[in-house]
Amino acid sequence: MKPYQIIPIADCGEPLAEISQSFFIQAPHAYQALGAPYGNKSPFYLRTGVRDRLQAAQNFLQTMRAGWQIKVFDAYRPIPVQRFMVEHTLCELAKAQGLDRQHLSAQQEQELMAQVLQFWAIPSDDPNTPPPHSTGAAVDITLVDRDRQEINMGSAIDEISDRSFPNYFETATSAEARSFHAYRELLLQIMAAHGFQRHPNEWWHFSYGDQMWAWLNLKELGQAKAIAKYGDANRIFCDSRPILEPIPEILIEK
Ligand SMILES: C[C@@H](N)C(=O)N[C@H](C)C(=O)O
Ligand SMILES: [Zn+2]
Repeated sequence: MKPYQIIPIADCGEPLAEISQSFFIQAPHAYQALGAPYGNKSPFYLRTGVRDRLQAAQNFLQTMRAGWQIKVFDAYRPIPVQRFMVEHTLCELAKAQGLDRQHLSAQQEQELMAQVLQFWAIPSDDPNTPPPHSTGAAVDITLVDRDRQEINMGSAIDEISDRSFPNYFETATSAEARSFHAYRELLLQIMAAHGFQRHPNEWWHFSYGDQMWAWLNLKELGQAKAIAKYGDANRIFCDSRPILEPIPEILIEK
């Protein structure tokens, strides 16, 4: 169990909705391209309150950097997708170490899984401990400039390494590495200004209203108690049949 999972949840019932087309969209979506089981759901859904805050964060960005956009890599993630991606990441990690997923010893599997879970949340079906993205309140993002070029943050989203830690480049001496830290700080600035919290291990992961957000607020703001506003979105909207609007060509990265 992760420490933030002790936070109680009182779901406010906001619906999931597609993010606006003003964002730069990761396409094809990385996990859909791997065959992750989305069913009729879109990875570009967020709870409406979270979606509106993300929009405000992008508007704020554009007051500082004209024409820049938030690039959305991932947002809503049903629990079966979380399970699929944890298993996929474990297989990839095993392969990178010259191991075969099917022939891992119990100890090897435990060690690899510990590395995976440093970055990925447990795909829990328990309504008291939903994975952050399954609440529709978490989003993985980066920045693109006015020429639609992705900003170099010093490591790729989802990289399983220390370079993913938000302050990894804080004490770097080269000008390039210092720029990685400055851009990570810019991303944090626009998101924190709109109430988001950043994952302690991932420069790209932000959330508003989930258990991790509430727990980080508790720690940082010294609040006496904290309650999450969003639980597993599928438990609330399991009967909804969201309409997927096509993403315009202009927003699709080739
Ligand atoms: C690994 C990354 N894509 C991510 O989303 N991590 C968080 C912690 C999660 O799995 O919820
Ligand atoms: Zn994330």
